[in-house]
Amino acid sequence: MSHLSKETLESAKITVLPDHFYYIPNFISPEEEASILQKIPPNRWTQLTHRRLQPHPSPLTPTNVLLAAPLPPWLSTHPPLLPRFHHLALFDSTPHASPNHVLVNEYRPGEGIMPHEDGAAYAPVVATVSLGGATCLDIYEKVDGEGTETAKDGRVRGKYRILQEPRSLLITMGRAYVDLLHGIAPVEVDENLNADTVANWGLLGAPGDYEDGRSARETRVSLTYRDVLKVSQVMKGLFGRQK
Ligand SMILES: O=C(O)CCC(=O)C(=O)O
Ligand SMILES: [Fe+2]
Repeated sequence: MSHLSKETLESAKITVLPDHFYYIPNFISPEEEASILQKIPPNRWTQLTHRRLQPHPSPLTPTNVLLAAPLPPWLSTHPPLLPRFHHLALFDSTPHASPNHVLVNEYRPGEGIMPHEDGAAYAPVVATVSLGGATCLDIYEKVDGEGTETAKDGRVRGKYRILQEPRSLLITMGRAYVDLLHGIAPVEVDENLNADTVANWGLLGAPGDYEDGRSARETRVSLTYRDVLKVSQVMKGLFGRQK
């Protein structure tokens, strides 16, 4: 995707949602998508009940500290994802002015993630690149600091839904990061998709693909980029000379 700028971001705002969500279809090309998928190391997965995940460059410590280390090129410069984030000015106001951490999540059909918030370890900006299949992100408003009853039941839909197409970028910032919960229902098919039920319908790259209101889940990989607030330089001596 070329000609990315702050103005691109404004036109990508999901206006029916609380501030701020932005959605950009076709953020990466099919070739870039294939190249990233092929470079995910097969031996770094942690299997959870309803998905598997790998953190890069490493997991945070128990006190949410990141040991300073560069992101691998396939998540940062080849393809040039970080330069694109910079053109959009996404992380301009976070402490390190750039993401320093990426969680790679993989979901098979029928898998998902319980409603949750991403919490205080990170600055309130998340950039999510979707690879493989499409999915719906459910968005819930917090009630008394907790998810609503329905939010805790994966079979019931959230208050809003965002359809994440393959190769898209979803950005969550500010109040949306702090005051809302998000989750992915563990279903095989997302149903009842239309302009009234999908918050970003008008921003989709290929709305025609969902004309029948249905999207069968396929294996989806998400890359969630964040800026971890606390970074320890203790590894610098070890990594400093490495290429
Ligand atoms: O896969 C996604 O798009 C969401 C992942 C997520 O919420 C997280 O890693 O905190
Ligand atoms: Fe999350």
